[in-house]
Amino acid sequence: MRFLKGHGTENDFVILPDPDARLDLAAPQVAALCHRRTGIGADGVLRVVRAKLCPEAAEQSGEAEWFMDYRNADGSLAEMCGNGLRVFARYLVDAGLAAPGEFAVATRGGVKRVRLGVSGDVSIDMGRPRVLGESRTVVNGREYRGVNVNMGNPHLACLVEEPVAGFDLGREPEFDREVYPEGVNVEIFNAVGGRTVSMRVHERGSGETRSCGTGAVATAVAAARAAGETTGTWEVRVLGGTVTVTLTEDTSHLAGPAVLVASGEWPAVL
Ligand SMILES: N[C@@H](CCC[C@H](N)C(=O)O)C(=O)O
Repeated sequence: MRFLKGHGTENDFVILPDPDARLDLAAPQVAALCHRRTGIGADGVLRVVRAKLCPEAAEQSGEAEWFMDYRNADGSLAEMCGNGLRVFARYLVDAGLAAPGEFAVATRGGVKRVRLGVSGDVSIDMGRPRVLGESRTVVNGREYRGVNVNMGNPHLACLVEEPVAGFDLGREPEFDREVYPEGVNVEIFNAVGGRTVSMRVHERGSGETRSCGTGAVATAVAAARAAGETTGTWEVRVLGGTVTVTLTEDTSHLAGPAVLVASGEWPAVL
């Protein structure tokens, strides 16, 4: 079975081209592909499938030809993945399945519009972040409060005083299961100066990753709130690079790199 590997600011993905919806991906198979020692290794899987052939996305197929079927490294489903969507769009253009410029992609979190050239960065209209109040987490034995932001998927973005480098995000942070019954992605961030923040993340279903696009938007929303703002362009520094988030009154945009690094055959029967 053919696969590609790609990343966006080192949030890495196995891409499975499945235009005719032939694959029946089960969680253990996704986990096997993503395993860093015995598989290809990735934070998640991007199955590339025609929206009209996918029951989950068929109603979006009027607007979007392709559906990003995103799975976390443990095999769980997620509604959206910002870095994954940039990589997905780069794959479509490089494979000749979409023309450079602007086009729509169906996701579990709704139709998203992406913009990209023949090379270079990819920009996504991520939609309007939903701010749902505040919640709490416990990391490194200490409690932190943060902003509950829904980007299609759930986030808790916490502004902290200590340098983010000192946090251990290897274990799942504690969170309020009444607020987040489906789990949550937890971001810890510092203000660096100007509209720049430094962020680390523990992703639901994948553990600590080196970047998270939806998490970067949630972090920009929380940083803007802390600064008494609702709009503006924020630079979000992550372990794997930098992404740019622009907040407007109506929506949010995420821009950053998307790189394909390898392709091959996966010998296991999926
Ligand atoms: N890395 C992603 C987010 C992937 C999904 C997340 N782990 C979840 O379960 O919601 C991103 O770049 O947004």
